[in-house]
This record gives sequence, structure tokens and C-alpha cells, in this order.
Amino acid sequence: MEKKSCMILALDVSDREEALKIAEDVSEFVDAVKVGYPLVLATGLGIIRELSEFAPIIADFKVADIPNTNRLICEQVFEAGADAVIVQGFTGRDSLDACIEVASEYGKDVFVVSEMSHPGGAEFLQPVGETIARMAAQAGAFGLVAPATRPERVKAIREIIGDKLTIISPGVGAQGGKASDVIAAGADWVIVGRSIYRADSPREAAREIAAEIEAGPNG
Ligand SMILES: O=C1C[C@H](C(=O)O)N([C@@H]2O[C@H](COP(=O)(O)O)[C@@H](O)[C@H]2O)C(=O)N1
Repeated sequence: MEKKSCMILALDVSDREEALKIAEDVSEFVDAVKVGYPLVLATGLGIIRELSEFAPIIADFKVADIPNTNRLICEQVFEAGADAVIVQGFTGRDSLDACIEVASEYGKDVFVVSEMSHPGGAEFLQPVGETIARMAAQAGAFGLVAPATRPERVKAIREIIGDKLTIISPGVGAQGGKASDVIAAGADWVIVGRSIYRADSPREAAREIAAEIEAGPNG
């Protein structure tokens, strides 16, 4: 994933035509598109390959099962054309290893959720987020998901992993996080969904957020 805008579009729409149009319209301002259950359950797995025309695709399936099932899921994800997959880390090292083994077979990447951005993310995941981050680094994951709603957590996790892992950070805009703040805190990319795809002009919204990132937190 080439770092240009430091922004990933979370394309959580449920209509194929709308998804393809938004992806095309904002492709100039995003470095990747994250596709999750809302779009795939509505349109089918084929949307991944269709969208890959516009940008690298991160499949956000929060993979969280036993090792064998994780392997089977990741095989389908990469066969469908995804460039990366998001998996949960709380299921433990063996389940994570299974995902990373498949990814390495396909030459693709694994992002591990260390902590989540919503209020409930502080209940069970945040207390173990740093442990999960360390495990992900030891297991050879490509990157982590860490909350843009809590830049101080991103900073703490970055201090633990150094530059070894890439950090992608959701929670910008609709959840209250500020893109330039979390990039300054140590995230490599921000993930932005509703602030872009619900905008009257998704392209203009993406351009504005990319400009904010470019200008920095005091810009
Ligand atoms: O902790 C996490 C994990 C998860 C993820 O990125 O893995 N996300 C996803 O990031 C996007 C934010 O969308 P919007 O709020 O900009 O519309 C959605 O697709 C969420 O499912 C989070 O929001 N927080």
C-alpha cells in the first residue's frame, strides 16, 4: 500500500453501483478501500475484485475463530482478490499464526485489531490491547488497527511496536476522532467511512480530509 494521502475509505454501503461510483470518485484521495460485511453480505464477494480496479482492498472480516477456520476464511479472502485482511487478536497466537501463514502464502498482509474505537472498546479489549500489539509484532503481522478516537492509545501502542508495524486507525469524523491528530499520534493511515460516503460529494469530503492531514494538527 503506497502512502500518498494516508487515508483509507471504509466503504460500508450496501449497493454495488453506489460502492463502485464512490470508490471511483474518491480514488485520487485514498490509498486503499476497506470492504467489510455490510457491502459483501449485500453484494457478494465479487465486489472485492471489482473495487480492486480503483485501489488496494483491505477485507475487514474481523477474523476470529479457531486456527483451521481462520485459515479457510483467509484463503477465500485472498482468492477473492483482497490485498489484506483484518483479524482479531483476542483469539490468541495460534489463530493469528494461521492467518499470517495464509497471507504469506499469497504474499498478502494481515492487520490485527489491538483496540477498538467505540466506547465498548474500552471494556474488554483496551486492557489487553498492548499485549495483543506485542503478540502481533512477534507473530509477524503487517499492521495493527488502533482507535482514532483515542490518539493517546495510538501513541502508547506506537511506543511499544516502534516502526515494526503499520498502524491504521478508524474512528475519524462520525465517531469523533480527528484525522490529523491521530496521524500525529503515530498512525500511518486513517480509516474514514461515513464522513466520506454519506457526504453530498464524497470526492469533496475526501479531498478536504486529505488536505487536513496534509496541513497537520495545527494546520
Ligand atoms: O475499532 C474499530 C475497528 C473497525 C476497523 O477499522 O477494523 N472499525 C471500522 O472502521 C470503519 C469506521 O467507519 P466510520 O465510523 O468512519 O463510518 C467501519 O467500517 C468500522 O467497522 C472501527 O470503526 N473501529
